Amino acid sequence: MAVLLGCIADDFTGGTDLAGMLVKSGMKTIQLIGVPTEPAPHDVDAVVIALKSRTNPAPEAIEESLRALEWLKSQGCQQFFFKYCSTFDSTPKGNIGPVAEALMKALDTKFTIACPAFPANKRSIYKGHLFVGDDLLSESGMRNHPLTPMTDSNLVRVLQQQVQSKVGLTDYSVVKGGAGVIQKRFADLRKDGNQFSIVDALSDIDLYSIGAACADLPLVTGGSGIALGLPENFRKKGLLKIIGDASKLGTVRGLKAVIAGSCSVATQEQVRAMKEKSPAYFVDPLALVDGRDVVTEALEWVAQKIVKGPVLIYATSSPETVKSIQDKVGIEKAGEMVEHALAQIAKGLIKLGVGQLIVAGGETSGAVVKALGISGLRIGPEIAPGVPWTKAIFTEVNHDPLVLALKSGNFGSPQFFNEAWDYIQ
Ligand SMILES: Nc1ncnc2c1ncn2[C@@H]1O[C@H](COP(=O)(O)OP(=O)(O)OP(=O)(O)O)[C@@H](O)[C@H]1O
Ligand SMILES: O=C(O)[C@@H](O)C(=O)CO
Repeated sequence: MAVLLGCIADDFTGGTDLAGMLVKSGMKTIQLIGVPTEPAPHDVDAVVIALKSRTNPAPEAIEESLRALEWLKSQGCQQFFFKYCSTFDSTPKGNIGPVAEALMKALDTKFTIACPAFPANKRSIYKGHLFVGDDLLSESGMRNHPLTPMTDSNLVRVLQQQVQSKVGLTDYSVVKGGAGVIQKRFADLRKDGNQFSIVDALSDIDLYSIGAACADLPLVTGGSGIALGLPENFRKKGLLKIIGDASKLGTVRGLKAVIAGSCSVATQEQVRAMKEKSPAYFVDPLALVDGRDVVTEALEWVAQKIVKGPVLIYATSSPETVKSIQDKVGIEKAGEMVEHALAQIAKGLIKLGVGQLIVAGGETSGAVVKALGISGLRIGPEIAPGVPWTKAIFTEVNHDPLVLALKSGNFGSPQFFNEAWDYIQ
């Protein structure tokens, strides 16, 4: 059986977000870490290749995404999906636009959409402006993101800065008319020389209409929300049978830990709430700069605490603290240093017997998953919109089982770290 939908996600938490959405909508989905070398399992409808390409230099992100596309094409995929963040995390240099343009060229297609809307997580688009809850993107916590600060909420303008081609808008007055009206607008935009359309969406109903309107587009780009409407297109063609909800993960064992490297507003609240109930260790970037062996110190601390219940290891800090360290060592270096330390701590945690691990933050998750030698994730039950539990598939055989939740920075309620364990027992 050939894979129907081939997806490329620009970070690992985004990958699980998308995979969880597809599983919920009835597509058997596997998430693979990095560009695979082996064929896809024979029984999956969708494959999500998770890259860590959101903040790489654009040429690298393009090269890796094109390799992922080639592999997906070789698996017979009928449609392709480029998944990026529901808050459109990118810089004026990319990577959303350059990667999307490269994928279009490789697929020889002249039109696609860009729709990061995810209403279940309060991301909506109106007149091309992205809202996070009640705030414009540029007035949300995303303006202080350590790597991709978002200071303009007009997505037509943001994407136009990143691409050579012309960017148009399919606004809400069109979207509310349903799939046929949306398709007509796409055709008009194409005639006017647009290769991209930002598409407004306020609710899941809009996402279903947009999904239906995208049935014949070789490439769709967006957040995980837009994937809600895509399985139905395959079902209509008789290519997909309904397969209930997320799969079960089997027996879950092992100690519990949370690693937080996200500094988003939601993660800050989750860190605060977990610190009230569980022991917590702060990975201090200043100590890393001073050359202290923070990894060993953290793991010695964990070894004493973890037998009694979940522990939290976090680098999460306020925007002012993050800025002060970035001013000292540079943005990239600061991010890398913290990611490296957290990934090494994750390796130590597994040796200490951790079998249930939550990682907060896309870049952080990327670093941890790579360090642990994980090659794929089987998708399990949803904890919160966009965050499923998953079971790790390791490159090394006979590895102890590990269930993993990769939490996007801004997802989940304040009690997420305290309550997530209840969803796999
Ligand atoms: N105290 C800190 N000082 C400087 N940088 C930090 C600090 N804590 C974390 N970081 C870095 O900030 C970055 C956070 O990005 P990450 O993608 O992990 O989280 P996020 O952007 O909130 O999540 P998502 O991408 O899922 O929305 C990482 O590179 C991390 O190493
Ligand atoms: O779309 C989102 O917001 C998330 O899946 C994500 O990409 C976080 O990095």
